[in-house]
Amino acid sequence: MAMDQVTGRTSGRTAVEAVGLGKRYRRRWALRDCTFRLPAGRICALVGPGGAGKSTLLSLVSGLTRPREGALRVWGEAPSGASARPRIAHLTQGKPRYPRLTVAETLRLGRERNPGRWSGRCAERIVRDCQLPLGARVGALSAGQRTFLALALAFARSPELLLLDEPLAGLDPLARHRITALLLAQAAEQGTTVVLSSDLLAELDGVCDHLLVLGGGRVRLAGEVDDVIGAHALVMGQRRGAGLPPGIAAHPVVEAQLSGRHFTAVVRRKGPMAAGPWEVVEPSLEELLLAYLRAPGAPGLSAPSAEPVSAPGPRRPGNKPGIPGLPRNGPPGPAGLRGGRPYPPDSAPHTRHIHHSGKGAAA
Ligand SMILES: Nc1ncnc2c1ncn2[C@@H]1O[C@H](COP(=O)(O)OP(=O)(O)OP(=O)(O)O)[C@@H](O)[C@H]1O
Repeated sequence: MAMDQVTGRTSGRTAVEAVGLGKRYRRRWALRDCTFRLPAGRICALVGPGGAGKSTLLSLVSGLTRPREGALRVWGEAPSGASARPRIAHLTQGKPRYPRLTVAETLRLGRERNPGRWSGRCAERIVRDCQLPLGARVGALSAGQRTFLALALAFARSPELLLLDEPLAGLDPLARHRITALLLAQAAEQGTTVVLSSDLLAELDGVCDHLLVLGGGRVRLAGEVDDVIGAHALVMGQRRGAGLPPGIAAHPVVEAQLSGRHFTAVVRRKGPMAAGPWEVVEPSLEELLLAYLRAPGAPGLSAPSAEPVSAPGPRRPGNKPGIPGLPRNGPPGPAGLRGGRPYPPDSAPHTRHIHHSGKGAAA
């Protein structure tokens, strides 16, 4: 991908861009001041502890709800925009909407509801490859089978952006492996940008090439996995004093574990690491994510690959965040309202919100 020599940002297409994004439920902010860019074609891991705001972010990106503040663009327009919405599929966590329909009836419903976008061949191939019984009722399928069906429904619509809210939760390792393999193969074939929320940290390695970590409703890590990992070091050695050796502590410490005579620390590299009686390696994705999850106070990092292309310059007091050309809270809502009020879910007629996994699948 071509690089912009001046800014270092990638100059490829952008799937999602958020600047100062915030969402509040009554008095409580679920997301606050979130700024990031997700380049097109990536498989992005969305990670964070419970209540971090992952589902809220996916709902905003899919247009199911709208932000209280800030700006959000999907394929260059508000998620509720006429051309953005049909390009997004959102697999939510929820009960099956039509548990009494059979697999075949569910596929038929999918075709009827998606005229002009439906690839029966794609859906049938996934259903066949995953050995889903066409005559079985959705409510009687296993959790893994429902997720396969939800993915068949989603990919049959050829979405350009696929949002998956914990699709692997509660599934056995074999089902998780097969679902991940299907996801990677289909996304590669169709060029789909995927946002995958998951707390199965070890299984994200090798699956995701982009990272968005939330904590307390804010962005803590964002960027290409290689960039984010490369900005850190895992250091292990023998303790000589009360804390970390000065050569290590000179770098911003994300998390340190001092046990007995040994220390292990994940640090943000601030220049070359000093040589000493310690070992310096690159952390694995799981080690890095665990360090950030265990240390909620560690400073955040947004790699250049996650910087919004249209982000305004440094903010001055009173200079509210926004994306040029788009009202700060997106376009007027159905009733001509601007920002601040959530969409009623039924005002989202085009984006498909498909219930998945242990809990269900619907067209
Ligand atoms: N409809 C709602 N009404 C009120 N508060 C909500 C609503 N949805 C989410 N919240 C609150 O917003 C915050 C973020 O919730 P969200 O579900 O987005 O987090 P999450 O990271 O997806 O969590 P989990 O991993 O547990 O699903 C939490 O404090 C949650 O209680």
